[in-house]
Amino acid sequence: MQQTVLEARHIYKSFKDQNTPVLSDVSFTVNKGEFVSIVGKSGCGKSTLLYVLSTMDTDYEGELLIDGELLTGKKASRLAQIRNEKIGFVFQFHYLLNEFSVLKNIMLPAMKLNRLTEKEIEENATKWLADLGLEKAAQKFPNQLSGGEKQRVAIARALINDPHIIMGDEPTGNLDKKNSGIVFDIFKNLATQYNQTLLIVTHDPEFAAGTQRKIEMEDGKIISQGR
Ligand SMILES: Nc1ncnc2c1ncn2[C@@H]1O[C@H](COP(=O)(O)OP(=O)(O)OP(=O)(O)O)[C@@H](O)[C@H]1O
Repeated sequence: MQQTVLEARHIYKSFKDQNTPVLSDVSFTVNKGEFVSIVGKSGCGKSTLLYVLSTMDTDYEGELLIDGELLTGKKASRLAQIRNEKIGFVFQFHYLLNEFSVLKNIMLPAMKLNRLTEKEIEENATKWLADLGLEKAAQKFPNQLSGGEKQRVAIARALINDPHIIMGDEPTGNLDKKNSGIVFDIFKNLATQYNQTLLIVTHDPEFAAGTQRKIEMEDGKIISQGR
């Protein structure tokens, strides 16, 4: 049996000043180990949907479940806990903290979770840095890295708490072709080697074509979901 990590049930969302909903009856599931992209024209609702799925936006109708737990209607504190424990985020811009070393940036989400000792967290962060080809960058600061390197550090940071799902909003949107390819290969490898679940919003047709499944949106609705 396939294990479902994320489930959206009949999600609707409208912004106050608009007559037509931005999201309309959006339903789909993502199974463990799947590498899924969300595609569609600019303005079709991709980022709005990701915001709902990531539990950051709670102003919607319908139901959202992660690992079978219904998150709709849960307290903000529980949702914050779910985000820290279960979701790794990679955005178009890396949001690394320039005042901390690369190693520290990766360690921070795990320090917040307080599940492991600092030494264990450092070992995990060092392992991810090595896996992503960044071992030499550990003691550097983010502003000493290239755009592609920064995004790889952001991926290591997203992985540090062993997330149940990685969500990305245009993670290659700010990168050239070569670095986009590197980021794509990392994601693909995470899915195949580590059974990592990934849900990535992208404009890049080449990126989307390489994912296992494409969820296509138009005017706030899913028009195909590759199953
Ligand atoms: N805070 C807001 N208030 C009102 N309307 C909004 C708000 N945020 C987004 N919208 C509208 O909702 C629609 C969907 O926006 P969204 O950013 O989700 O699209 P998208 O598919 O991610 O677009 P892009 O590919 O350009 O990033 C757009 O028409 C947008 O103008």
